Amino acid sequence: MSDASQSPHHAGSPAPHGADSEVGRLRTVMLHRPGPELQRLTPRNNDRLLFDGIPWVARAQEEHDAFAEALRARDVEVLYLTELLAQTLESEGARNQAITRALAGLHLGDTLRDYLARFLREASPAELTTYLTAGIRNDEVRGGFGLVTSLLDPHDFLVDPLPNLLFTRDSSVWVRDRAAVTSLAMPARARETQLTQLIYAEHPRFQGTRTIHGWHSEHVEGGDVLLLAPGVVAVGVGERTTPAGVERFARQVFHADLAHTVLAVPITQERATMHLDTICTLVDVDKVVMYPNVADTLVAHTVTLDEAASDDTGLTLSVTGAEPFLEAAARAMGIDRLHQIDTGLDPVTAEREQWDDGNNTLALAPRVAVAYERNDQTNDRLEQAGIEVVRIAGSELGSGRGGPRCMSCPVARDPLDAAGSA
Ligand SMILES: NC(=[NH2+])NCCC[C@H](N)C(=O)O
Repeated sequence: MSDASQSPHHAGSPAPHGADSEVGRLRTVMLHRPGPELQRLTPRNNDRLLFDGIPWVARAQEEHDAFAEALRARDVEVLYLTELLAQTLESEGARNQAITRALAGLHLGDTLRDYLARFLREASPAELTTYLTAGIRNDEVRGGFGLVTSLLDPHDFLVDPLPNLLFTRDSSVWVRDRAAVTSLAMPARARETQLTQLIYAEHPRFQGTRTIHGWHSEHVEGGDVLLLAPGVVAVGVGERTTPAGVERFARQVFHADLAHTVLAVPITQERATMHLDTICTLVDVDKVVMYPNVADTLVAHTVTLDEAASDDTGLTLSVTGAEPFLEAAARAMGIDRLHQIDTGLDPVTAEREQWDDGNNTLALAPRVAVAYERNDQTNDRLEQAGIEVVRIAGSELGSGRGGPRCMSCPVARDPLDAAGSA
């Protein structure tokens, strides 16, 4: 395994990029501070744009700043997606790629596309970043008038806003030293990975980073990917990640020797359980916080490489039948038991707190996790189990249905040492 022997980070030197678990000491994280893209949400478009309400943007920003502060207070380096993007767009090549991709939609027509391309080429990196993330509405354009402009509604988007950028978890995920650029299933989010791909490919900080997967590949979303232990990756398969997506992902992590086992975990295809991390996250090397209403029924197929049948012409995967998730996970992780902490005592509380992302915790280290403060019961139970809970407010942030884990992409975690992973 490529970086299992990486030495822990020392103050002063940048942490090597990558993560081999969900709970190794968090060093660097990529966030997105909510911005003008959220101002685009209206009662007419919020469903399509995957928000359950219209957030109060100033308050969402305050809540997000407090989240970032809580991370910095624990010595976590916070990178902002839009800052990385603006720096990336300093390069002429990156700008051209970003513009071409953003205007590739078939709804524009040549007259408007040509106008917008010229307009965006004149924009500064910071302005271009705003156009790419907050989008462009028909009535905001001052040229390129023609058939398409006249026939579209003034409020139609020519470039869609990306309010779900807030959930940086989904558009890329690090597996050991590789960044996986994902492929998002919902049309409202598809363009996000054009931006993460560009950042990893062109930003000087990520020079030399090797990537896997990619936005043209079968659908896999980062919220479905859990690094259970070094070499063991669980992937939820449901509304977002497809069966073909997990197969492609497994092939790539095996090919690059990033893992020895992938667990494919079917989850109900509905909004409340859109990603595996909405029902289960790790808070210690051998503890998950998990939605009790599914705990008994959650299963996994264990996928490994059939070494004997694989050769240079292709990898052959070996796949088991469905087994209880916690058992399959513990076996793959090489531990006796993966302990489960519940979201709330009774089914109704559990359902309420699951909806409000009670299961969606972000581990800062083994037994230290960030969680929304509103989920009292889940947080009490985490504390009873010996987990330190770093509580953050999320009344506005939560309206997009995502918690601390969804809102963060760990770029560097300390590798788990042998003691930690055993
Ligand atoms: N990893 C997660 N659970 N992300 C939550 C994403 C929420 C977002 N509104 C969506 O529907 O895509």
